[in-house]
Amino acid sequence: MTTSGGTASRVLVLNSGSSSVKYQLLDMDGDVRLATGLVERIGESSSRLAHTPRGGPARERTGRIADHDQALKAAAGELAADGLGLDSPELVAIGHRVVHGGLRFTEPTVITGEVLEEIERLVPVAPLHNPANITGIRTARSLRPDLPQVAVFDTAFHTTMPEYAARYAIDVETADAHRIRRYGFHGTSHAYVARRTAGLLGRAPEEVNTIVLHLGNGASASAVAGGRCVDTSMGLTPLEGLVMGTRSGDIDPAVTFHLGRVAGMSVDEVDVLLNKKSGLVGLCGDNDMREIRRRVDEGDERAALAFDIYIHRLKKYIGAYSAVLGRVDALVFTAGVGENSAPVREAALAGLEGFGLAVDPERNAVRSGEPRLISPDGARVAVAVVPTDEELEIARQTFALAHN
Ligand SMILES: Nc1ncnc2c1ncn2[C@@H]1O[C@H](COP(=O)(O)OP(=O)(O)O)[C@@H](O)[C@H]1O
Ligand SMILES: CC(=O)OP(=O)(O)O
Ligand SMILES: [Mg+2]
Repeated sequence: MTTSGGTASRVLVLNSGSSSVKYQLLDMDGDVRLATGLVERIGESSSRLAHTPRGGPARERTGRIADHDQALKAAAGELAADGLGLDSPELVAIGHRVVHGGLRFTEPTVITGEVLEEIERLVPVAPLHNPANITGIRTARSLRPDLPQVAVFDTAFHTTMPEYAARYAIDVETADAHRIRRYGFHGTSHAYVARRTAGLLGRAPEEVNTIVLHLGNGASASAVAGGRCVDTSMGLTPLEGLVMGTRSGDIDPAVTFHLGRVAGMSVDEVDVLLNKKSGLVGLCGDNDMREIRRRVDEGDERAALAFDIYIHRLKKYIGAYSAVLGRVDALVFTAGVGENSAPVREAALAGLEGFGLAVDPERNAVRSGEPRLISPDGARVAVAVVPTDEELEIARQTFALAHN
């Protein structure tokens, strides 16, 4: 399809979370972001839509947005107001972040009816995420049934994990009957950031062993050997591993039996406790690292303990993945906390000089949207901050597939 501007090259990317949708419209001819937006607190009376066309200014709308279907339609309305409506012939495909792809989806995939059914079959193992992704796909299809819709899976990058890292040490028959294994998430981010880190070092991804710390509201670590994932901290669901904004991360599974037998909680109540009322929010009432640091600086002991627990877990994974990789060339921080919180980066690596890990305080204090090194000159391991860009990566993979 051609237009006055040449070959049509626009892609809409949807990243639907449990209570939010992030979206971007990109022109892949030059990777130009034409508009970006976020709908948050979906289902609450205080929903908010923030939309920023290229060159600004940003627009904001508040008021209840009941579900992901309404959220996407509201976003489509904002795009249309900028002359970037979804009816445009310039739009060639819609790319969706799909959190759980199980073992089957190891590559970006054009969404057919059968693919959508398989994504639905995976809802029990990604109950917070896959339903939102499915609604996003259905609504996008209803708006542009003629366009290819592409799923880019969070789990895909982790399918290279060796069996000994992916299996839980539980009865094999039970595990296989229920597809219980470690899948890992945030894979699009881990892959993109590991590749960019190799680029920052001027080396080929195949030559570099990297520990990637994706620290957003959800958080995960991965060990990437020569560009391939060999271990990651999330498991069957995005609950395992690091301390997160609202999720506990690693916990003795017997805690859940105890809560059932002794505290009389139902399975669903335990699920909500561990996924939504734990992590930083459970420990100190706040899940935003900016607010936690502000409280720590004011001497708030609960916030300080929450911060210490968060850092302690992070250190354990850094140590574990140093051992898994044997030789670490780079350690990289990414996502909201990793990109912006100098105190988290400093504390996470404090005392790890024996692992070849150190942070230069002046470099660490620099605020920038660019990939950068924060280790001192001559350090054995390059420590970096590399902004993730899941939407750009999803757009690229979607565009590549839609073109074939
Ligand atoms: N300037 C900052 N300093 C410290 N933490 C920050 C800063 N900006 C954002 N964050 C943290 O980043 C988190 C969001 O990260 P993000 O990667 O956008 O998460 P998600 O994609 O899971 O919504 C916020 O909850 C907050 O804790
Ligand atoms: C998989 C996952 O945890 O995603 P998010 O960080 O977007 O919640
Ligand atoms: Mg995220």
